[in-house]
Amino acid sequence: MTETLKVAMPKGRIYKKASALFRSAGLPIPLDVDETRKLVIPLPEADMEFILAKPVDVPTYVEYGVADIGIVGKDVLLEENKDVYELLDLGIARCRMSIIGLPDWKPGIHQRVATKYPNVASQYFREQGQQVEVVKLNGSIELAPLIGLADRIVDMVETGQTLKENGLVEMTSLFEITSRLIANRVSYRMKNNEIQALCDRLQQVITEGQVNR
Ligand SMILES: Nc1ncnc2c1ncn2[C@@H]1O[C@H](COP(=O)(O)OP(=O)(O)OP(=O)(O)O)[C@@H](O)[C@H]1O
Ligand SMILES: O=P(O)(O)OC[C@H]1O[C@H](OP(=O)(O)OP(=O)(O)O)[C@H](O)[C@@H]1O
Repeated sequence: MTETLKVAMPKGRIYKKASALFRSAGLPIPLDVDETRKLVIPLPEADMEFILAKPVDVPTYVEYGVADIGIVGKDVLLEENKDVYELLDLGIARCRMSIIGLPDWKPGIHQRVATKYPNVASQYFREQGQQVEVVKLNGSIELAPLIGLADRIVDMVETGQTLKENGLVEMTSLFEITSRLIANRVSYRMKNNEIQALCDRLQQVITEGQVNR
């Protein structure tokens, strides 16, 4: 008997790409299930149940096992550092994590960096031997250097449009980001056939390059 897979799906910009990837892999996922207010979506034809979560919470649901698997950006995975398996690079929602500042930035005595990713940023500056104060913000990070909260920010760059419109420059690109398939450690053993079959189907679609990145 096939077991139902509980899948933590991030609401927002990853959802459409991830569900399109699942469809390309032959899974009957209806369009626009994310446009209702329903948070738990049974998908019996795909032997799945979608749990529509805030992206940053996906690793938590998977670590606790209330979701067997999940889809999440590498940025969130590095920041949250949860005890989960990373199974597959899905190659979607591609962007990069960068250090950003005003064009005339010069290192001062006390440096302050604003970011949604305090763990990632702190680790990077520690490894560089640079002493900086890291301030956590939850969005519109580009505001910080514009209004004097911070000298620089660590944030995501995709098209560069946000930087351009706010007169900021990308100073250092730290790493590339794509979305990953993650699994709960116990589920990976208990539902190995289902999870492995899904990985194989997704891997095939990714290899064939049928993905809208
Ligand atoms: N331009 C981009 N900016 C930010 N993240 C991007 C971008 N492009 C792709 N991503 C990826 O999409 C993921 C989810 O982004 P999204 O904006 O949907 O969620 P969020 O930043 O947690 O937003 P919210 O707090 O509004 O729910 C990010 O974690 C990252 O992996
Ligand atoms: O290079 P771009 O294509 O302009 O994309 C980068 C922007 O997108 C993200 O913000 P998001 O839209 O998630 O809003 P937020 O500031 O509320 O996090 C990110 O934090 C940048 O601000």
